[in-house]
Amino acid sequence: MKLLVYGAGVCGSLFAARMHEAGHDVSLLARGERLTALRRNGVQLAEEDGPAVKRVPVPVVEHPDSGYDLITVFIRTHQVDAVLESLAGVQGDVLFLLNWAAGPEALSAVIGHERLLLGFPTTGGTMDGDVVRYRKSNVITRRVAVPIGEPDGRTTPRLERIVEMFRTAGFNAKAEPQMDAWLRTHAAFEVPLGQAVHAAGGPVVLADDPDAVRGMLHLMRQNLAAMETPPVPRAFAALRALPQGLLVAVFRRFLKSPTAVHSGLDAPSPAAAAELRRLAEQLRAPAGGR
Ligand SMILES: NC(=O)C1=CN([C@@H]2O[C@H](COP(=O)(O)OP(=O)(O)OC[C@H]3O[C@@H](n4cnc5c(N)ncnc54)[C@H](OP(=O)(O)O)[C@@H]3O)[C@@H](O)[C@H]2O)C=CC1
Ligand SMILES: CC(C)(CO)C(=O)C(=O)O
Repeated sequence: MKLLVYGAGVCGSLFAARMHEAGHDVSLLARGERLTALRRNGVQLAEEDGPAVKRVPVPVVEHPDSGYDLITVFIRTHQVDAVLESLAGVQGDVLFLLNWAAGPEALSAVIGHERLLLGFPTTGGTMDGDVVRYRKSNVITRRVAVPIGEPDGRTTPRLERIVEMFRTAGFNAKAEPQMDAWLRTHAAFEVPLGQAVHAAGGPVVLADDPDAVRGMLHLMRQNLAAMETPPVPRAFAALRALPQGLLVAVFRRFLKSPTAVHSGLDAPSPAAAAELRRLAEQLRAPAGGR
């Protein structure tokens, strides 16, 4: 399978490196200074705060080639509009792995319904200069598979092939029949979480402010209540059902955990803030406008 990874930030770089190491025919699309650094050093990976940096010589491109079987897109929500037209002109199925609450139609209208798949990268990390500091797998992240789905929820041969390909590179992937509801549930949770973390100045600072955690939980509950479908995964229903005091305690613990600290939450950037704003707009848009 000839694979293009579009977007050479944290998630795209890590995914491309793992695919290359697993022997797949993969190239990584980058731009600007990131392109220069990748051409010079390959993808540089370090586990959390560890001192060891591994270089993986993934082939890098500035422009898409032709004849891809699959293009995996790891960019931020607000960056999607700018790449859709160029993706429309490149051959291959297109799998978006990102925060997205605007529904599949907004994407398929430009690139074609039959080419589209959606997913979410549950692997996490931060950029440290040119080095990707990825989160070690832990008891929480091992339970959360990378969900990948067809827009209409079917389990197709191509979906099964893609899930299997992710697994060969060590990603715990699974076919998700309700991918749009999964992404909207995640956005309902992620927007208040990300905005509260950014306002506080980091996950650990937020953990020490129970009032702010309560405010964040209140917004998550509002978002979940406004959804047209039950939450996916169903476990998110607990955010509405369990007592506030218990959930505040759980969130304060989570915010100090390696899962939160070694994720994009701990690296506020203009791109992260812009992404949250766009995701909030997508959540607020009425169903018919999506
Ligand atoms: N990091 C994490 O821990 C997690 C992230 N996610 C989600 O996954 C998605 C990807 O996140 P992440 O990898 O962290 O994001 P990053 O900001 O690290 O990476 C995005 C990359 O895409 C590049 N890019 C954007 N537009 C273009 C373009 N038109 N042409 C070429 N390159 C482009 C950016 O380049 P440039 O810098 O030049 O703009 C950047 O290198 C997001 O939705 C995020 O919320 C989900 C779970 C965890
Ligand atoms: C930690 C969290 C909830 C926010 O980025 C996440 O989605 C992840 O890193 O997988």
